[in-house]
Amino acid sequence: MKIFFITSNPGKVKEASSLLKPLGIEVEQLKFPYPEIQADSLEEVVEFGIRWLKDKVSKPFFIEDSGLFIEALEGFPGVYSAYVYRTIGLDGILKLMEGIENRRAYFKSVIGYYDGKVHIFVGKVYGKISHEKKGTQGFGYDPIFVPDGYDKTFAEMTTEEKNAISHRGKALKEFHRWLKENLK
Ligand SMILES: O=c1nc[nH]c2c1ncn2[C@H]1C[C@H](O)[C@@H](COP(=O)(O)OP(=O)(O)OP(=O)(O)O)O1
Ligand SMILES: [Mg+2]
Repeated sequence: MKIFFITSNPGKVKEASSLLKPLGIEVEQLKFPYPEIQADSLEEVVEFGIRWLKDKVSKPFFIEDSGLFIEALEGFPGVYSAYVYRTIGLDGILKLMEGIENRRAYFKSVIGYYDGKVHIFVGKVYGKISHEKKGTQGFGYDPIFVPDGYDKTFAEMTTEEKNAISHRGKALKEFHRWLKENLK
């Protein structure tokens, strides 16, 4: 089965393909830019994106919005993670976190699948913001995020290792479970 993933982010496609391909689902990237509204939740961004895309894309597709939520910064950068990454980046976040003891943070992923109806799948992974950038794998904030139970950043993990515990891996597994039950 082939499913279209509308995203500009090759890192997301790599993770989605690596998790779904062994389950018989081929993920094909569709680089079809869509507006990402400045809402307060990832769910609102995804629901708006799907409403905007559904009459423009004829095949079943999914999109994903995700972000890093830092407790000591009241959830910042959260929904604005992409903009913050592009502007102040990892060094900017580490600077904001200088001298802050509470390093708790979580990544959240919201997948929206459209097959005539909207289906939402959510995943979260808790961890800490590191004191320095470590690792070269993954993408985005991976070099400064250490998931709970590990002593290395997401950027020091393989795609498979990250997928086993990440927010996106959890949301994709929910998505796959739904596909298995509903596409018999
Ligand atoms: O696993 C992750 N590891 C590190 N960083 C991550 C992750 N997941 C999201 N992030 C960061 C990257 C981006 O700065 C923002 C997501 O923004 P988000 O709009 O969902 O993604 P994007 O603009 O890169 O691709 P697109 O909107 O075309 O799907 O949070
Ligand atoms: Mg985006």
